[in-house]
Amino acid sequence: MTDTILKVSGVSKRFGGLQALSDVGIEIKRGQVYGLIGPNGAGKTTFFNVLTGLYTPDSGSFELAGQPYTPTAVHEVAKAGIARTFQNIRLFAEMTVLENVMVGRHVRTRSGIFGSILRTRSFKAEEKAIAERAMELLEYVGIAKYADYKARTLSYGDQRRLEIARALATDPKLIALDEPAAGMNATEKVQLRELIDRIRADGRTILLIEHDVKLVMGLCDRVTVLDYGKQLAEGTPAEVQKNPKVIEAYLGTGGH
Ligand SMILES: Nc1ncnc2c1ncn2[C@@H]1O[C@H](COP(=O)(O)OP(=O)(O)OP(=O)(O)O)[C@@H](O)[C@H]1O
Repeated sequence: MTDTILKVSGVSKRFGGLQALSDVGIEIKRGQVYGLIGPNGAGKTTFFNVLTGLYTPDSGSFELAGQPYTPTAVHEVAKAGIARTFQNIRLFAEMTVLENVMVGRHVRTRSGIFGSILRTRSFKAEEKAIAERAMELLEYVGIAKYADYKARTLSYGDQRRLEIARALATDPKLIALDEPAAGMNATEKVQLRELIDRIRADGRTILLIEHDVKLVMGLCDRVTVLDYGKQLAEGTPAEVQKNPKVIEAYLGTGGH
């Protein structure tokens, strides 16, 4: 079994006249929390979108757990083993909390999402097990008591936990979190940090975009810093924090 969960090489993406990503490469080892940071507009979300099949890169190659991987449709990406959350939370607002997690689990079941909609016989047979697993995940992220509430009624922090539970339900090789702490208060951030630590301790591998530098530096094993689509630095949090180019990008004349 390879120790590298994700290897991305030479990814570039241009939007018209704007080079959003230039030759970006990262390697994430099993069990790591890997941070992607950089000023606004640096290309972090574009990288996530390329990785999860929302944008087609102009160049680049990908390996997931030692196998060549081509990011295509979002559903296929989840099947291949990458689950993600979104900067702007994307839940099924009118469905219950439990149902939102069950949808994630259907990626791994034979009857699939269409089976769940059509309520085929094989779906019904699987449904009980799926609901039990979904409930376990709600307990894991700490929101089991809201299982029957509509997703839209949860607090912001709890909606982010629900997105994480749904991502975990797909049993991912890599879980990609897009600004999970955005909009959270200090207490919620502490709880989020504990949750991410627990997910890592349970053997998962995590890629994280985050603006909260303190959170990134405390959580991540390694970090890549992007600026104007270029990789400014890569290394441990302590290494990148000392890098003059990184200091310049954050505090310098970049105006962002
Ligand atoms: N679909 C698109 N079409 C055109 N330009 C885009 C598109 N998506 C992103 N961009 C541009 O690419 C650049 C990188 O954007 P991106 O959202 O990846 O940055 P980011 O690092 O995630 O920023 P933020 O921290 O603000 O979310 C920006 O200049 C943005 O305007």
